[in-house]
Amino acid sequence: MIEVSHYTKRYGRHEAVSDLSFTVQPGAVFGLLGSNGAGKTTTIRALVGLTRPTAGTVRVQGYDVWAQPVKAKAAFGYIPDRPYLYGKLTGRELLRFVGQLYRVERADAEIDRWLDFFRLTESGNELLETYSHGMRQKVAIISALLPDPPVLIVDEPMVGLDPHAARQVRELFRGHADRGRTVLLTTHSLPLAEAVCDRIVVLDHGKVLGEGSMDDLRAQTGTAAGGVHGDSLERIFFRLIEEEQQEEQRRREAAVPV
Ligand SMILES: Nc1ncnc2c1ncn2[C@@H]1O[C@H](COP(=O)(O)OP(=O)(O)OP(=O)(O)O)[C@@H](O)[C@H]1O
Repeated sequence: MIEVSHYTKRYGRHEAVSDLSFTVQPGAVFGLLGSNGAGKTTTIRALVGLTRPTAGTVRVQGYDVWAQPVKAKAAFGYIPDRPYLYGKLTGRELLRFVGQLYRVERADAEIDRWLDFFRLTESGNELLETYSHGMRQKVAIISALLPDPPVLIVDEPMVGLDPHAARQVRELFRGHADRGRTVLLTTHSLPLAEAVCDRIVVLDHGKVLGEGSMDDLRAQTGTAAGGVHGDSLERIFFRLIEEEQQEEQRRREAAVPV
């Protein structure tokens, strides 16, 4: 379970995220969406303990990530958008290291299974510095999933993955949640979010524009009608952004003396 309560992050005078609250229950995939600079990575960095909230709290499996970092970090797997992997280790060596760190049982067999799943068996004994971007991304995904964590936190998972791997990863996230675990992901891929997320929050300039299931968002944006399955997330997303821009324009006009 993930609980974000009144999370605010300021960099100097710039407020990157303002008073953000949401909860992700076990069994759910939660999508954090928004334009460039909306505050998604800033939120993820708080969730994984890489940055201290200016205000508010962030909890994973009941542990305050900043106050109880070891307990919180034992409870989640993290797939960053730009994973750092030790180039002088082989893929298999890195995964063994992760397995030991998290005390994974029968780690070698699990690692073989994962390497086979991602078609990496042959390159498993090569140095990571020789891996392509997509291969590195796959190793980062295996590292996060190897301990079978109760919570999975993912920043832009699909960058660099081929279509086959992208589908595998989508199914992995869904399957992880369906086994009672919690998944939170950020993505610019609206079709991905629509396909796997139970609930979505749309951020812009650090503020929440919309939150809920696809049906909630359709109702909020008045886009419920149309199409066999109602409006797509893409249309809802642009509607929310447009509404915010119009609101911003009205605020600016109201502030300018004539
Ligand atoms: N270390 C930092 N110092 C100062 N400002 C920062 C820092 N990190 C992020 N910001 C600012 O915070 C805001 C939110 O950035 P963030 O990286 O969270 O956006 P994002 O939603 O992840 O964007 P993108 O989709 O482009 O990755 C931006 O205005 C950014 O310039």
